[in-house]
Amino acid sequence: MAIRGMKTVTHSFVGLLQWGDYLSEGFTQTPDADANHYDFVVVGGGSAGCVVAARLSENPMHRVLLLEAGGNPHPLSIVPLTGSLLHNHPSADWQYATVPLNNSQFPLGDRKLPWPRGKMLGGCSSINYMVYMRGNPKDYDEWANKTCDPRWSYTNVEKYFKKMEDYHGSFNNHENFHSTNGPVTVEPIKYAPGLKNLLQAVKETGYRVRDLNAYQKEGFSPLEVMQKRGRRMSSYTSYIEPILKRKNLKILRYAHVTKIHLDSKLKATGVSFVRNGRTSYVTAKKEVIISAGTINSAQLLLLSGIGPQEHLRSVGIKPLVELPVGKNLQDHVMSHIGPIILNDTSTSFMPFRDLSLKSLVDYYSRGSGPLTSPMGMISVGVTSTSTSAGWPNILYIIGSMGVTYGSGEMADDVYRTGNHFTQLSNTFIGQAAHTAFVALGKPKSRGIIELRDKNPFSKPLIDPKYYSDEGNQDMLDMIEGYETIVKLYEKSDSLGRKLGARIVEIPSCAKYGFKTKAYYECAIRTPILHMFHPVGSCAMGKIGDADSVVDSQLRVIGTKGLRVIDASIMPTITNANTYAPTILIGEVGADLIKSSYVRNLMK
Ligand SMILES: Cc1cc2nc3c(=O)[nH]c(=O)nc-3n(C[C@H](O)[C@H](O)[C@H](O)COP(=O)(O)OP(=O)(O)OC[C@H]3O[C@@H](n4cnc5c(N)ncnc54)[C@H](O)[C@@H]3O)c2cc1C
Repeated sequence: MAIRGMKTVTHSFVGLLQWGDYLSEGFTQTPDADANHYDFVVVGGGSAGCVVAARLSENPMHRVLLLEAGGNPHPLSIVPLTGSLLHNHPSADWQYATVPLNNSQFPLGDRKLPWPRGKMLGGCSSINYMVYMRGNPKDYDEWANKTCDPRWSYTNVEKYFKKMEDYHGSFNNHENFHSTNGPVTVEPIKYAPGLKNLLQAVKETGYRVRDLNAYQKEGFSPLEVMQKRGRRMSSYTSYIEPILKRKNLKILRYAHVTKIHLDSKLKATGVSFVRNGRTSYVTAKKEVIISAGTINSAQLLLLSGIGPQEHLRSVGIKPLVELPVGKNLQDHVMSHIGPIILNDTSTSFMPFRDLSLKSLVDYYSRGSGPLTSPMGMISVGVTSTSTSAGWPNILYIIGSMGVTYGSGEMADDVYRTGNHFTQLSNTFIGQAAHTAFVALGKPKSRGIIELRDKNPFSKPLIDPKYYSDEGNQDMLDMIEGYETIVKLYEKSDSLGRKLGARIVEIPSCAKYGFKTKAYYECAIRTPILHMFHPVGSCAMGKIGDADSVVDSQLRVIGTKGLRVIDASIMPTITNANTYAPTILIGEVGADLIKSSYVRNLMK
């Protein structure tokens, strides 16, 4: 109850500040007729959209308009610990949820899994956990193979990771793998109780502690976060804030784009958007770039007549271009293993103990302390299962949040899992604990996004179809991931013997016998969760391939002057959290656009 009360207070505060932000711009900047013509119109000021708008406007000859449905990043989003309080708030989150997941065993609830998506400048990078991971080089080689375009191979994209990075992480291998000249600052996690014990156990279990962003191989690493002096580095703070005075870049907040306009030759001419209840139209002389994220980019193409004909007709939209929009949806489906009880509270972040006046002073004077913590996360890891395609396919995030009054309730609130986590935690209040989040880094299952109807304000239907692959390989791989965590925590000297690590059993799965494969499968489905990384709904590929929506230059196939540049274009998901790969897509995409106009000028 107390947590729900706290949430109501927080939400009222968030709502109030957002209303102030809206008033400060909402009524003032409706573009006049003259201002309605731009060279480039970028739809969505999220992770990729901010990169694209910033890079395109580097050329003062380009007039760039960035349209964002949300407002400025909320003050709570800047402080890493408080960012997640914005999940599920209507002014900061699109509040999407899946269709009921019938293969998930929720103890309560409607089996609809929330899919938070940031609705503000910075998009998801304004509410995410800031975990910095590039992915495996073979993830990018896989994209190059799928598109037959070597520009996407790791050898060729690595320079863009260096271009984006201002690396001050834990590893001292700068010259070869990192750079310090880019806009996105990367720092080591600064508040990490239990990290030393964990890394010791990693070594005892036979894995190496290594820089997973150098050349990803099996192992674990202290968390590296996109923060600067403890402040969140969203794509807005990294790319847009420093250039807000640029005259040729116009940013319109609270502008919800509802349609892409195509002329009779299928050239994108502009977009319609609704702002302050009024519909406006802007034209793009050169290109329209859709960067609205995996759900909304697919939704916008579908609303504009680009997608599977049959589906479009079924919702009353005239099909213009037949493409498999929405069909290649992938996500890092996840199992939450915890609490894992430990017998020493110095190995856990205990909010009631650690949050004090001192933590405020530490944060504001030194950019350190518990307020810099992304909800207690301390480490990431990757391993390969027996069937991996030659590179790691399981992804781990380890959190060191102890069990405190309300922590189970908070997890239930984020995942809408009734009282599942509350019941699991309640007997252990006050005890040290870790949590392991295990995800399929390279899932085989594919989901789908479709329109509910032709109303641009309706939430689309999201069916991730987790664990639906033929042969059940996804479940078998996840069980191997679960077993790795059992080994790491319960069998190691540093965590198992010295700290008495004990994974709390899920009562409804006890009938299968703890630590049997049947138990693991039950636990993995109780409930099915995800790491918030949907991608692939507007996949890049060869023209004519079953999944291809954009070509290797991110141009929407069958149209002109229209690209998609965001996480939705990944043909296959990276074995890594998806923010850094999305920034990379923004950087590559902006360069592809720039080079095509340089070429045209030279013709
Ligand atoms: C809770 C959470 C935690 C995460 N944690 C991590 C992490 O720790 N590390 C990591 O690497 N990744 C993480 N991710 C994933 C990562 O943040 C995303 O994959 C990535 O940011 C997606 O970027 P994007 O540009 O595709 O979309 P977004 O960042 O979502 O940007 C889309 C933007 O378009 C706007 N928009 C949408 N529709 C319209 C419209 N019709 N008109 C105008 N504007 C529109 C949106 O408001 C938004 O600003 C997390 C994600 C979430 C939600």
